[in-house]
Amino acid sequence: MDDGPSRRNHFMRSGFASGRSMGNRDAGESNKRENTSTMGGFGVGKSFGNRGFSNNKFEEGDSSGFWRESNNDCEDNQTRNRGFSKRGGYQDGNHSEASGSSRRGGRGSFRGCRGGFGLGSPNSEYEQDEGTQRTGGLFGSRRPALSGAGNGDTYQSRSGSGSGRGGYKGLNEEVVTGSGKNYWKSEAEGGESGDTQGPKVTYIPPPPPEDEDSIFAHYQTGINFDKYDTILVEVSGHDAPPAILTFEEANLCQTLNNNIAKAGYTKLTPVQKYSIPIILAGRDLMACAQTGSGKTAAFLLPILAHMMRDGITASRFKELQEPECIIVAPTRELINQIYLEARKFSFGTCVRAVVIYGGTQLGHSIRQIVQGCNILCATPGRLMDIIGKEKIGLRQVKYLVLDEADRMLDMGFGPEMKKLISCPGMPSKEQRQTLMFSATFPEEIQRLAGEFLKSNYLFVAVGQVGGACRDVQQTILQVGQYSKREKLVEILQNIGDERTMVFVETKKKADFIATFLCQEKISTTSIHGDREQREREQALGDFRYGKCPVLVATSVAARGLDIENVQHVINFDLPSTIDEYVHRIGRTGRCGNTGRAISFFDPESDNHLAQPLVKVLSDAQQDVPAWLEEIAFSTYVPGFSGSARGNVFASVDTRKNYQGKSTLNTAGFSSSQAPNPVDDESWD
Ligand SMILES: Nc1ncnc2c1ncn2[C@@H]1O[C@H](COP(=O)(O)OP(=O)(O)OP(=O)(O)O)[C@@H](O)[C@H]1O
Repeated sequence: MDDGPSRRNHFMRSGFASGRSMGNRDAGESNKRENTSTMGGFGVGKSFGNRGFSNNKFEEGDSSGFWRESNNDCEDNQTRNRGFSKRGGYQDGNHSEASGSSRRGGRGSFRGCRGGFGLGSPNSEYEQDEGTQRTGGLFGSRRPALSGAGNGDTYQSRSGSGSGRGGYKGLNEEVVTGSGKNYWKSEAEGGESGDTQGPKVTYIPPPPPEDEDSIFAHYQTGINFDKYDTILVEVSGHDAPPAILTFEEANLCQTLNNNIAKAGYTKLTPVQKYSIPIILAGRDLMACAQTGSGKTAAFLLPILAHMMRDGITASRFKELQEPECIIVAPTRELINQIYLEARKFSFGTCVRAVVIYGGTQLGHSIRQIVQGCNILCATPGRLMDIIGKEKIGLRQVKYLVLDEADRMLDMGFGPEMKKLISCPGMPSKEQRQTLMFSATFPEEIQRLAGEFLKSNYLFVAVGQVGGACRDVQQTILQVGQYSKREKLVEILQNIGDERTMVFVETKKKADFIATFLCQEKISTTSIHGDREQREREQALGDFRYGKCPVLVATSVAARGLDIENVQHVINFDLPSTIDEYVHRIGRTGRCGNTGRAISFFDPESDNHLAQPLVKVLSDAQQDVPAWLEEIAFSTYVPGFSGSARGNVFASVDTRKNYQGKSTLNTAGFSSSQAPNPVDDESWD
């Protein structure tokens, strides 16, 4: 069935209403989706096993004017020369305030489609992964450039072979890698203060909407929202307060209750049932719950309740702002989203939330803070800059929240977080409340977390730690690299206008695939760490509000982003770790809604994921293709997993000496969960 016209029509449409007036349109869209989602072309599981490897008709070599990408992986770097098509490309991107560099009409940039894409620096010898490395581990990431012309998809994005100098390069978007030496990106270093080379970052993000409707805009919970109640919840640690079953039981103040109602929340999700009383009781917490299950409100609401109860000290009249709460998250878009949630729940209160993140004018961040700051939402790089410039004081910090905590503590952000907790003035862990949330929590990261948490912290596990959301229908297709684009187009044409995120492994590939899809008349935009912040926000907006139904993304968009109506996630490239897979597919199937995830499994490069994938699929009660089981079996080595992360799941609190307490969160009965043999493998 040819779905092309519908896409073409979409592509020709020039304007969409912006703002979150999603109601009517989405009703229409979901109807259409009902009709289109059953169209053939891709099915579940086994029917797609054993695809042959055909030569790719579309060469990703010179034929597309494919430029080599700078090896500088700094998301704040403003020195890139990027080709942007003047015609049809993002105008925003073309007149970036940040660049003194010449912007050239993009060789190979696609014209006539929204989002013409520049393809990176023309004069760099190297491209670089945005994802974590594969077998080369976490160290070093400088790799040879693309192979020459005509080699097709010869990305070497998984080699991970290092420069030998051992710098870490992870998913971390705030890390800079330069000249083989990796160091922490500081905004100050990035040129904003003029300390080092590089044009000033002058981007000032648009202010968030002020009207109440926009502030409280939300999407509907899905048909599976009530099924959350059947998920097994395990709370470990001593003297855990009992879970609450309703918002009323939380005994929040009237303003908060009003805001909760206006946000459309009527029923608690499991992570909220358990986390809210724990936080209200003043306990430290590590909470692990599936993607899209409401972790953000689980920490925001009790923190706000405490702040309302205890009163706040910071005010706009103070010279030094001393926030009571600091929330950190790994990406700019995610921290902005958390800020919007904080703003929503604190609406009508005296609590003022502020967001600061890289890629924006430092002066703007400072101006936001000096107007009064009780809750500071920040990415680590910008936070450390602001602290370094003594624009905030830490003495009043009572709550420190690490969202996507496993990412915040890994080798990417971990050192920065350690610096944060040892900053002058930062209350010790005994004096503050530290809260960590994620859908995944590898055991070795749990161990690192001890440094941040009081020893009696509580651990809440909703479902299996690191497990995929069951509302996502997962399909793994065996697709060789040379067939991927053809398959992608086939799938997207069948999908029609349904919102789809396509994940790839490198920034350059994101641009290339987005350009390619535009050439195929599929309206696409892209987000990755080499795009300027203005472009990233524009891309996300175009995707969120339906201008571009396809978003090609690197791992920068894998975690946390909560975008309404994302119906499909396609892993064009599988990520290097199973945790990353879980986060990526969690961009769909949120809040009880259903979604679909299709992943291209290339046996040439993805075999190390076979075993953890089989586990994730079977734990989420998905079909496991026979061919995948075979690969998993043939690559299984007892005691060692070829995955970049050894264990499939950290299934328990790593502290062994707690009094475990497992409950079905509605019924409240106990059932201890023993780790299965796979879980006993060590992380590497
Ligand atoms: N109790 C609730 N009732 C209705 N909607 C809710 C409730 N709790 C959260 N939501 C909504 O569910 C969506 C997902 O929530 P949130 O982004 O906090 O998930 P998450 O668990 O942090 O996901 P991720 O692991 O991907 O970061 C949001 O749109 C949020 O507003």
